[in-house]
Amino acid sequence: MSVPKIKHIRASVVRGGGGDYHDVEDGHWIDDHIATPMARYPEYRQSRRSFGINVLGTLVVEVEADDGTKGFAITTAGEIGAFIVEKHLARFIEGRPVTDIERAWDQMYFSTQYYGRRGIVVNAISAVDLALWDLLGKWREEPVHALLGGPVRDELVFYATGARPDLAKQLGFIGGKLPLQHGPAEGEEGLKQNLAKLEDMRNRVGDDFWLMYDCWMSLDLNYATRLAHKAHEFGLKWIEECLSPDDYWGYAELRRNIPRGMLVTTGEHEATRWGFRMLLEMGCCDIIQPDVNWCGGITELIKISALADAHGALMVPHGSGPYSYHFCCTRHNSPFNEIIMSAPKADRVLPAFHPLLVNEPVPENGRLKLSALDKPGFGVELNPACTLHRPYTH
Ligand SMILES: C[C@H](O)[C@H](O)CC(=O)C(=O)O
Ligand SMILES: [Mg+2]
Repeated sequence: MSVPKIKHIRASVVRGGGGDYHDVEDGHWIDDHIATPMARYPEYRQSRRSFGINVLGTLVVEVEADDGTKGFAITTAGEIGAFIVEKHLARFIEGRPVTDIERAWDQMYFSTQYYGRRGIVVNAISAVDLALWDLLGKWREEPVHALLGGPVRDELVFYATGARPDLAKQLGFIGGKLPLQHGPAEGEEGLKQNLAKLEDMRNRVGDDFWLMYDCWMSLDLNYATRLAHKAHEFGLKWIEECLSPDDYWGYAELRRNIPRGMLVTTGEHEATRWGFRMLLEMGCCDIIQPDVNWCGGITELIKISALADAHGALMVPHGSGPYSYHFCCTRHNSPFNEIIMSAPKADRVLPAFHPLLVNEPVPENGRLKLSALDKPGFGVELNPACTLHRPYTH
């Protein structure tokens, strides 16, 4: 069988949602006084966009083979990511057979290691990697999950991240993850408000619905430990990303100190097998949460997921829409998925990467039947109504 070769790779940027899901309009719950490491500066407390959380925008990577088959993927990396793809990574992709994914990853990672290893560089590598998986699936006319060994379950179940777990319950989700709103700089009064919000939600959703707190790297060890003990009274299932992603020691200590039964989760800002090896070997958390669009793509996630399994940890990706659905349905240690509520009031379910993709599958009643993923590649297309801008060429 002759294998087509990749003829072109292109990198473009697009604004307004999509891969950069913090790039929202005024009035969205995701930008309403959420605790962050920048909240120690009062002027950056109310809005995360005020300190630049949405400066990057979405990077779209498209690949095209010489038989006309096309694949694409997205991430958060904007113009800087587009530069890296066009000026550096393209040389490892064009002219190569569409089946050469592992070698492409290795060359992209090690050629950029002197300035990369994580952050925007690995986001860009992730997008190229996902575009290659999409292309391979489209060429073979198989969904990516089939290329990964096939599903181990018939449907995915979801929890929802947003300001309204009570509405998430009505929408059929298994749990709701709230953004923590007040950090240590807001003192005891802020802590009280955090607990009051949790208590209110517990009263609205009843005892059996999962409630979690996402702390977006905003706390210190002492505050996180106190919050965990007080939140235990309201049945908090897990406490997420409390500390800086660099503080592996703090996470290990936190995990030793929190109430029995509560879980520590983190990893959305971690990348590669080496980063996750630190989290797992140091006993930092119970669930790792790589973002498939940021951690190195599917090629790296295969390794990260196997490492987690060997450590008895779950691997439940951060967001990542269809990119995570195709992976998680093939692995027993990924028993549920997250969807971040893109609707401004978190009151209805929109596609995770709204409005950038066409045919993006959306959970109904908190579930997604595997038949919804039965399309070649990742089963999605770019929305022609979104305007792509290609800042660099090679
Ligand atoms: C809501 C969180 O602050 C963040 O925007 C998303 C996130 O960390 C998550 O979904 O997990
Ligand atoms: Mg999170």
